[in-house]
Amino acid sequence: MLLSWTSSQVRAAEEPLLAAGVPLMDRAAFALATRVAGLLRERRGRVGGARVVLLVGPGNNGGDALFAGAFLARRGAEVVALAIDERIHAGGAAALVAAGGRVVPAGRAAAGLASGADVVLDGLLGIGASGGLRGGAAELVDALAQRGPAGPLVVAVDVPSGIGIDDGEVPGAVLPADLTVTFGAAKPGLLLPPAARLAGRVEVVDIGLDLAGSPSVARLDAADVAELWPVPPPEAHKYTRGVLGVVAGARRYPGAAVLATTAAVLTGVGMVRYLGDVGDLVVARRPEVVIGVGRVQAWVFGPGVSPDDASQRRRIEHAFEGVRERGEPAVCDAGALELLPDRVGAHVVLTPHAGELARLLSDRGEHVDRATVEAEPLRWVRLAHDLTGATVLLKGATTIVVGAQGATYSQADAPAWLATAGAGDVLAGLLGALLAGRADDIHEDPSLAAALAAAAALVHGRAADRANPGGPVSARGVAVALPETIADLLAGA
Ligand SMILES: NC(=O)C1=CN([C@@H]2O[C@H](COP(=O)(O)OP(=O)(O)OC[C@H]3O[C@@H](n4cnc5c(N)ncnc54)[C@H](O)[C@@H]3O)[C@@H](O)[C@H]2O)[C@@H](O)CC1
Ligand SMILES: [K+]
Repeated sequence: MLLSWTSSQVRAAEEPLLAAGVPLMDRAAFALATRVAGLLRERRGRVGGARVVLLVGPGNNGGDALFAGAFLARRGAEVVALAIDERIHAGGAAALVAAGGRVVPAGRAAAGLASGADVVLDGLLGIGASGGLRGGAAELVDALAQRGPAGPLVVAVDVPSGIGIDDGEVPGAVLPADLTVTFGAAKPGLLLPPAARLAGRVEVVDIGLDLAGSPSVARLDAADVAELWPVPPPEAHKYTRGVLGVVAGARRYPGAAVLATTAAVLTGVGMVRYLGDVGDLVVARRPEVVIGVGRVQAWVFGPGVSPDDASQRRRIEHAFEGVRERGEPAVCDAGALELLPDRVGAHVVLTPHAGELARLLSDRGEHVDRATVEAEPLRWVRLAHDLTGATVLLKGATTIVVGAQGATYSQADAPAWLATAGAGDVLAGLLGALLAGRADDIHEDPSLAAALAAAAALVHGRAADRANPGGPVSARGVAVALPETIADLLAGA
């Protein structure tokens, strides 16, 4: 699991160490220089003679870049620091000059100089940033961002300068990095859209911080998902494994019912019950599915359901009574989002895309549109959780989940090919099966629903990759790839 911590949490962890004289900046700079040297060796065989340009801002982030530059200069690199501000870290500048590097003010020639480098280290701003880059730094980054594909490698020092460290916002110009070397712990902005895509590969360097309190945003990996998975014990039978009720589809949208039930069956659950008007089609495509009402442990509501479909609406409203009275976990997707009661518990997982989340919030008096949600997704997902009480999973290129007790996840496992009709129906069925398999545990700890939602996003993305690596996928293809994807995850492959 990749955990991230806010800038104030990181500062609080640094304080006692700095007070005790622990050389945190040396550790950070040495680790940074080692990573950069590795990249240079990969790209050009050796560090000696490499052209390294440092973009140096006024704070300690610039200090890290300068000390790392000094290490690289001692290994024979030609290092030039472009000082964006009159104030730069004095000790770092002295170390660089002593090692044979140069410090020059970033003037007109700066962008040209940086574009001709083998590698650029972005040390303009770190966790001390307030707002986006301003002035000369913003102009330089704008000019550099125009560079072609053959431009220098960019390594962000701690974070790409100018991103919202704690919320992932991108308020202005940011130099996209190939690699971000981040110190002590990942920062939320490295995991959250829209900033995350500017960070490139993220490497966390241990500088000995002892981080307290809960992490801000987490990202699950395959091993976490394997631990969360409801693997049936030897004595399992279909009722102990969980029964999932699916209220999905309509004569106009029959495919959603097929996809959601197919995904649930292939994810592995004791039984899938279908409630709706296209049962014949569902059974024809998925004979394992049982039609009609009966006891269930969890629900999927909404794929392919229009809120103006009176019979489906009745079924969903009736099922919500069980969700309230017996605490049955539920996935509330698509058309069912408009049927959500005012307040529910975190055992209900909403799965909107950005447009649906904007509508859900607007219906509750927060008038936002899709673009606003996309610019600050974490903020709006948190608000939707606060307003409804539900666990909220926002679908997108990066999926964000917020649930009980502040549980927050960001998953970026899906290829862009997964943006295709029906993929959401598959996610709903897959997540529903997981909720059914762990319904009792969710009852004990509703924050588990958020972890399971993040796990479903990871499996969904990996199944898409597996369905057709590097190429187009169909929603049905993703569902069909689920059993082997899950088997690989459980085997640690
Ligand atoms: N505290 C430490 O000893 C350590 C700090 N580390 C590094 O230090 C960084 C934090 O250093 P600082 O606290 O000095 O903060 P920064 O290096 O982020 O610089 C903050 C300064 O930049 C200016 N500034 C803020 N927002 C700006 C904006 N939007 N446009 C232009 N200028 C702006 C302000 O003068 C502010 O004081 C970390 O990100 C990390 O790279 C690491 O060396 C590890 C140890
Ligand atoms: K930086």
